[in-house]
Amino acid sequence: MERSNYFGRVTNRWHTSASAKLFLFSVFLLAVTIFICFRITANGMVEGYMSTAYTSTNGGTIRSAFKSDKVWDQKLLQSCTPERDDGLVVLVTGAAGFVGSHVSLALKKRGDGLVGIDNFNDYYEVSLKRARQKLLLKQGIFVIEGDINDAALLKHLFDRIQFTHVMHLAAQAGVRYAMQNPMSYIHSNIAGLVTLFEASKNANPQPAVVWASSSSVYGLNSKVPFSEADRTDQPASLYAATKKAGEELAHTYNHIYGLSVTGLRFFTVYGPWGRPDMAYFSFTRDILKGKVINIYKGPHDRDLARDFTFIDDIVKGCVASLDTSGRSTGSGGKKRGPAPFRTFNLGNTSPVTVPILVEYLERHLKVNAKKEFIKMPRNGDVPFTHANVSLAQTQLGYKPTTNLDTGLKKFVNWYVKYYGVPSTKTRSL
Ligand SMILES: O=C(O)[C@H]1O[C@H](OP(=O)(O)OP(=O)(O)OC[C@H]2O[C@@H](n3ccc(=O)[nH]c3=O)[C@H](O)[C@@H]2O)[C@H](O)[C@@H](O)[C@@H]1O
Repeated sequence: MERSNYFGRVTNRWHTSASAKLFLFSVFLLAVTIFICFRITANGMVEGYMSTAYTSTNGGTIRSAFKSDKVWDQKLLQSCTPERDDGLVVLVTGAAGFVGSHVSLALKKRGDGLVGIDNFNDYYEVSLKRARQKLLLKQGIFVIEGDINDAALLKHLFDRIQFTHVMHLAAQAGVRYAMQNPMSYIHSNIAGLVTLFEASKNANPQPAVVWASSSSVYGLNSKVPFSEADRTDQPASLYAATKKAGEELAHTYNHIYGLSVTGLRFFTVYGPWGRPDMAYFSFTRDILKGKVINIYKGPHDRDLARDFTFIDDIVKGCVASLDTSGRSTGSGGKKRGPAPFRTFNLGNTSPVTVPILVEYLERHLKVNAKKEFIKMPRNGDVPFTHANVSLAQTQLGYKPTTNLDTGLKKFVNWYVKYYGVPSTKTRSL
């Protein structure tokens, strides 16, 4: 009896201390979980992470960077409320990106309601994306940190907001990077696109979708200038192939579900707040650093040429596409009638060779470039692009007005200010 009492006391004590430890450990675990799950953002708002993790097509696990608390929903609602009668209500994907940030600001300026979404991936400097986000926030535009593959997040957004339009600009861009990281293109440009189309077709009423395709779909097409009806079945890069696949996927969502879809084939867009992976941007950086720049030469030693298009012209084309999109006809995931399906070139209509682009940069930067001319590597590049924009002109009123020289001057002015480049007098070669 005594013995059993003794053992009972020992066991009880052991139980007591073990329970206490277990309790303390649980509290510790809970604290760690709360710490990981919630963080205070720069603007002082508490943002949480929903536990709905999902596996991305490029292998990693991505978590939804949102929590549907009251504060978050309030920010969403506020951002999406138009400030003019009949203002659009737009979901802008890739809003912290180059084109996305410019289009968002233009929509906000004219009183539309919008919310942005961006996954802030590190394909190029994240600080530039954060700076764009800050710029948008200043104008009252909320940019959600999230991935378009996150169906739970999209459903949450569509459940709360009746979007009239989706401006889909999130993508894995860049022609040459596709050889290094092909799955990233499948993840964003194919899986992400389908996730977005699914959310859009399930919404009631369905929004109209305007999205960014690419001039690269023309691939090895040699008929100039490139018209929408030309061949697009000879992509030269995996990037181009994913954009072409996107156009075909868009057609099925239009055909089956009555989703209004407009695909915009952008021609080498450039300008202030641009993409550091693009030639005009990286050349600027390297010229200022005194580093050698590689200028590719095409077959038969020909210069490569691009129909470089200034961002402001592209923004006008995007906004006009939203305004003229026409309605989706489906509801409850069912088509109720034919809906618009459109494809437009948005280019500048006057190609310029890469050496001339460099000449313009040298003049605006007041620095001579150290140039090396090398044979174009087999990296998916095409020798030239040239847009016929007459369709966009008739249907959207699109008319590009900025030539490359003027546009690059604006870019250089922005670059010098943004990166704090010393004035030309102190700049050394
Ligand atoms: O319009 C398009 O469809 C595409 O335009 C650009 O692709 P790209 O025209 O290749 O633009 P850059 O990467 O800026 O290259 C411009 C030109 O400079 C050349 N280049 C690039 C890099 C380099 O080191 N040297 C060089 O000569 C390229 O071959 C190309 O001819 C964008 O990067 C794509 O995302 C977009 O879809």
